[in-house]
Amino acid sequence: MSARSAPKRQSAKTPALSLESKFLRLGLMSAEDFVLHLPLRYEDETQIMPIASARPGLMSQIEGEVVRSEIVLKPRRQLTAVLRDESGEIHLRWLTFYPSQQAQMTPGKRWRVRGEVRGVRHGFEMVHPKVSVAGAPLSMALTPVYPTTDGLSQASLRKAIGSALTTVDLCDTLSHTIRSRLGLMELREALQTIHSPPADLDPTSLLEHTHPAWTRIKFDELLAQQLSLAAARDQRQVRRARPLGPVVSGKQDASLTERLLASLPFALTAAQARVLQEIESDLGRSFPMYRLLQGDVGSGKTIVAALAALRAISHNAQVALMAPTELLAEQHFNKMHSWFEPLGVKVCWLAGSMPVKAKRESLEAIRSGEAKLVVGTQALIQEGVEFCALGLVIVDEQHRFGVSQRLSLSRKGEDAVRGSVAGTTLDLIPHQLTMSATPIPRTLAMTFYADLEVSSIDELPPGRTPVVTKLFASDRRMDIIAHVAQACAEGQQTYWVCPLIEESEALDLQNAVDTYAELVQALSPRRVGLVHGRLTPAEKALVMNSFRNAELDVLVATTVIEVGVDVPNASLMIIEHAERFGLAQLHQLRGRVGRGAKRSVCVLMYQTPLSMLARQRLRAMYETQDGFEIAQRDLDLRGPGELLGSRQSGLTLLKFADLAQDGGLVVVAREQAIVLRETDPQTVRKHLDRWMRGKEDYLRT
Ligand SMILES: Nc1ncnc2c1ncn2[C@@H]1O[C@H](COP(=O)(O)OP(=O)(O)OP(=O)(O)O)[C@@H](O)[C@H]1O
Repeated sequence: MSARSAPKRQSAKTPALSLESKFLRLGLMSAEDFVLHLPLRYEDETQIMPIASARPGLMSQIEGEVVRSEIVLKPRRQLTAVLRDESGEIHLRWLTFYPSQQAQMTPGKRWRVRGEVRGVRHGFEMVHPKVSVAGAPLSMALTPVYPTTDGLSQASLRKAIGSALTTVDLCDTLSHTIRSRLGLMELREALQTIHSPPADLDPTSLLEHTHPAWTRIKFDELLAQQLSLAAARDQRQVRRARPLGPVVSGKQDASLTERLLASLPFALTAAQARVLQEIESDLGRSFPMYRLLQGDVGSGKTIVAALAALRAISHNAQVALMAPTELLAEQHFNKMHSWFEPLGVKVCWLAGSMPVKAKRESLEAIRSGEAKLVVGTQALIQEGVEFCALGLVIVDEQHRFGVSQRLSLSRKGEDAVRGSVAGTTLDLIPHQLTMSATPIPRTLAMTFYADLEVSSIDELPPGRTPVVTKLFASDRRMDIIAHVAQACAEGQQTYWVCPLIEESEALDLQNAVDTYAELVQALSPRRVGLVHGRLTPAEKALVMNSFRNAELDVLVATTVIEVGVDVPNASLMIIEHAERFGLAQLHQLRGRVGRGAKRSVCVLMYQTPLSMLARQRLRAMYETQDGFEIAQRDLDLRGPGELLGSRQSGLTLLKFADLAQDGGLVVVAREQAIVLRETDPQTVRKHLDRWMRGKEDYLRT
């Protein structure tokens, strides 16, 4: 069959061209397109359900006798009827109707009705059910429902797909050996099952996408994703970067790293040393590094980033360090400044809010190459800053920016360096290191960040005592304030985090201001400070510094302190309305304490009644402190889009696989992608052609 002839032949009544153009709108041209157009869901018309077992939210098919019907005028004109079977009664309702429908519902007649059951005050109802003859033969199997377009009926789609299935020439991109090793179904058989489910098949497995036929489709999709991300990575390796390999020992610059390490009051943990080695080995290559450095809260990512920066600086290259907020950027600046200035390495600050003169000086130092490390917000690359020799870009907490920003950020980084490397015309790309403080479950990192290499610091520095988490209902507020007073008396410092009120910054602020006033009064003469998003960066820095220098006992804060703030002496944290925060956010907040040797406590205050989701989140916080475990639970509870903080996270590219459920498949697909790329480039091309058509833009980074 020619690909296009299937629909034409089967639709004698409809003008062939118009049907074809509708198919075209769905991107359906070849027989292969048709068989890969998979159902969104299924209608289960294989059984009749007793009314008594109907459940709200379920599509159900019921048969019974009309016992009453009438036209009701209020609140609007509508037709209602009651249908009865041996087990009970259900209400039917039509908001618009024809006289023939009214006649259909004459008491005493028997009908089969089908629709979604809703729970209402007087029992169950169906609105606008589909009505058919009672006692007619039941469908033998589930009926697929396809994504469609205006004016294209399900029947036409089914017919065309059915016909394509009989003729399509579909080569399986997985060999028999691979399929049997991975326990996967043959593709043709999987598609046959999905499009025309056999009568004896367990409907649930198909409806819930757990049937092996669906597993095969999900696997193919994930494999295509892994293959294309690997290809994108290869493309990048064609680009050139300045190799920043080990500096020959004995040279003066080689000692920069040793001198920094010697000045620290601690030694690197084994995990820090390992990831540093991974980063340094990337830096030594002549193509750009794209590496994600992830670690749990407080695991010590900053010093690793600093040592990576020193490697670049030892080569006389410049380093840009970007953070998503000024608060965080400034903290990085202070830390880097204290580490680097004693080594004679100039660290420079650049932010949108700087006074003009200071900014001009910074820009000049960056241009001349005198500034070796430049710390700031995104303003660093947005303001056309001219670097003299940018060799490494470090971006903190980048995943909070979402995928599209992540990509544009990396392009801007490239633009920023293009042509700016003194004395060369080479198209050199800076190396890139991304830091994330929100651990991402392995399977998610493999798909979301599969274009990056991932290094994980999976060990906390020694001497940390785990944070004790306590849950208190908000009616015990007075007890909690007494607890804070006691902590102050013992010389401990406390964060008091104010509730998050969705979409209302003004209310957030008001709340923080009120709490501040309340605590100033209740805790007098203790020193209480307030920090929130409306303060200028300078004001924020002033308050944070007072807190860091222990000039404040209590810091009332909105979530501006969520990421990265590091005050090791703070050992008590109160989070108000903890039920309103996401799991990752609570974990980040809690991570602000427990950073010193002192035993720390985090009090999660909640308002009853709790939703099921909030209860699960609070329980997870109570049960574990492991960021990777929390991330996995967050993924289970909320799904990947939410977890990554961005709905347009690129994950929508996965139409069939569900990362929360199909994590195991991701791992196998990744391994298989590696093998296939090495052994069978032709099959790789075929597989990508089949599954990734039209999606390549996402990968062109
Ligand atoms: N190997 C180590 N031994 C002891 N302390 C360390 C070690 N590495 C880092 N630290 C200290 O641990 C604290 C946390 O480090 P850092 O701020 O880098 O954490 P982080 O990974 O950035 O966490 P977060 O993302 O939560 O800010 C800092 O006070 C730092 O000086």
